[in-house]
Amino acid sequence: MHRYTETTRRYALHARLLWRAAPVHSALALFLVLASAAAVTFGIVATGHLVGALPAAVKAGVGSPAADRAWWWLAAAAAAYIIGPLIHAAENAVAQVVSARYLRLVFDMVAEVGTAPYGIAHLEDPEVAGRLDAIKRAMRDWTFVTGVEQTWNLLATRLSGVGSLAVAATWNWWAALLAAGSYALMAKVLVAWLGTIFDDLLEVTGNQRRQASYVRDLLTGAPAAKELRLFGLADWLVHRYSTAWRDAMTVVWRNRYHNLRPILAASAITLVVNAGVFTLLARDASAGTVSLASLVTVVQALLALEAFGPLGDNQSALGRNTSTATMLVALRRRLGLSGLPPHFPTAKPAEPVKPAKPEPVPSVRSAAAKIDLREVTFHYPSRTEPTLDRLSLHIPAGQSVAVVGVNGAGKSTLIKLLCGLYPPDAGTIRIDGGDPSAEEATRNRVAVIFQDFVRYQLPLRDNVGFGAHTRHDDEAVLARALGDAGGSALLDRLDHGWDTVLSAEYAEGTDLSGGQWQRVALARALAAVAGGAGVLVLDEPTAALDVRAEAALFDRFLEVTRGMTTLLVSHRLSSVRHADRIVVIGPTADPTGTGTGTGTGTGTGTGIVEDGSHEELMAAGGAYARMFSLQAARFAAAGASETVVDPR
Ligand SMILES: Nc1ncnc2c1ncn2[C@@H]1O[C@H](COP(=O)(O)OP(=O)(O)OP(=O)(O)O)[C@@H](O)[C@H]1O
Repeated sequence: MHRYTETTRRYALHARLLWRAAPVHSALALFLVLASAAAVTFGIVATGHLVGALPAAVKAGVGSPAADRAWWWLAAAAAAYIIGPLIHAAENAVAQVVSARYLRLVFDMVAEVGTAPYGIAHLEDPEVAGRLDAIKRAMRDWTFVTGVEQTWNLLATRLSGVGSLAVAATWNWWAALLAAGSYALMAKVLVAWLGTIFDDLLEVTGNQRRQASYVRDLLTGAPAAKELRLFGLADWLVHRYSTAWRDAMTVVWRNRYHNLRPILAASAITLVVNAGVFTLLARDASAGTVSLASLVTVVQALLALEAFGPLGDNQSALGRNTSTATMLVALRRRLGLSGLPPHFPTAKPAEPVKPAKPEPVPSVRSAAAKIDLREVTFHYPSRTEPTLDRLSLHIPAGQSVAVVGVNGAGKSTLIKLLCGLYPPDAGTIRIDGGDPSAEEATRNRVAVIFQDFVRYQLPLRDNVGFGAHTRHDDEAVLARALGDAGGSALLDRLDHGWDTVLSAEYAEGTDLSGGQWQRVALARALAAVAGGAGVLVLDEPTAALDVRAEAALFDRFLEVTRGMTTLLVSHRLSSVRHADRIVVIGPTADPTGTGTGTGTGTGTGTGIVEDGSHEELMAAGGAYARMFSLQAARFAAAGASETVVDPR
């Protein structure tokens, strides 16, 4: 029973989505649907009367009133059969508009799932990620669009069934109701059965199918092509793919057969009921209680009751579509969003107001912000142990701080918290007094380039300008940022300057080397200063550069951002030694995590184990001094054979 109310709920949701997407066109489509159903019903009635009028017309001859009556019914039937398809064509045209708007609405709803919660924890939650992936995959399938487009045809068919039912009821209302009911039962059972299959496909198999698809993409895509060949992984992955796919689909196949019984029962009922109804009609006809006209009309109407039954592929497509939409709405609610967006079409983002005369490119100094972390504790949802444990750190405005520590110490996590991508479990993070996990204005004060920064396959202008949304088109801002990042030479080499798409996959586009990409990413961070950022963070985006190039780049970064609050993360201590202050983070035995620990404790979370300038930490002879000396010794040993690379 639950399944059947669920189906009704899904159709109601579908109707709301259509209405929200295109109210005027939906109303028009509804009107056309009613008109087309009326035309079908009228066609049945007119044909019946035509056949009923023929014997008298033939007998009375041409020109007789009986013949005139037959001509009128012929004209009426012809009109119904001609007008029907015309209405249908108009209905399809309107349906196209509704579908296009519906798709935009649903794409917006999906995009909001990805971006509206500012933090990224939801995207790393396996259940949310699995569902989102299943929804995106279902939306790419042609049946998703077909389901929307066919809504009106399906509705027209059902409504024509209502007309046929009314006609058949003029003969015997309960027999007509029985016949229609048997078809409706069959349709309901089938729709519910399809619903479970689609839900299984979307939900039960979500994660396994995701993995199967991932392995398939590995096999067929360029990114893994080299390793696949070098490690001889192809056969193994093909096997892995087929096993993962089979495992994923087993549940679907099993449920598909288990749930077949109601369908077989409904089919048998439909067969028996229809046989009985037609036998009853034959009996009435032979008893002379049904005229020839009525007989022809009722037979057509009874046959047309099939409109209440299962409607084939179109219905499957709609079923799939409503399953996907239902899952999307549930996912949105789970993430605290409204099931349906409050407004549609979504408001166009406000264009930045262009000043009458160009604003000067701001001085970095004016924008510096202070940072305050107090007793910050954080653990990833998938882990039980805290990654940061009561970590406190105060950075005055204008200071440059290097954050160093071993792999997995929590440096990137600290930065992600600073940008508000995750809220802390306990403690507070403040940037100029604002909470980055709660306030957009505060988040806009932080510009970060992560080690896995995005290489946008878009023009250079966007790749740099994305850092400064409000001054995205201001070439003076972009040029200064790229220059400060040591990328002016790169601009000169690009045939289409700022408009060159940074991807070889586009005509007249070009790809960049790893080092050039890093300069572009750095320029993006520097451009953010013009957009109002008060803290600049580089989380190892320079790892692809050699030691000297990275050190030179960091020195340059510190030079052009002097007076700004900056954070640098690197494993190469020589690269960050010129920062005003160096903070070593790692497991701390000090439960306060305030920087007095030794770094050798057994604590699970990260705290600050050393804090001071390069000279102070070297003099202290602690963990930093040991790491620095070790790296310096290795560098000196290798240095003889290294080439000095000009970072520009
Ligand atoms: N999204 C995540 N979900 C669960 N655990 C994570 C996630 N990201 C990082 N971790 C874990 O948190 C810990 C800290 O990771 P983090 O990336 O902050 O370290 P890091 O100091 O930046 O390391 P590296 O120097 O290698 O870049 C690690 O143990 C890591 O496995």
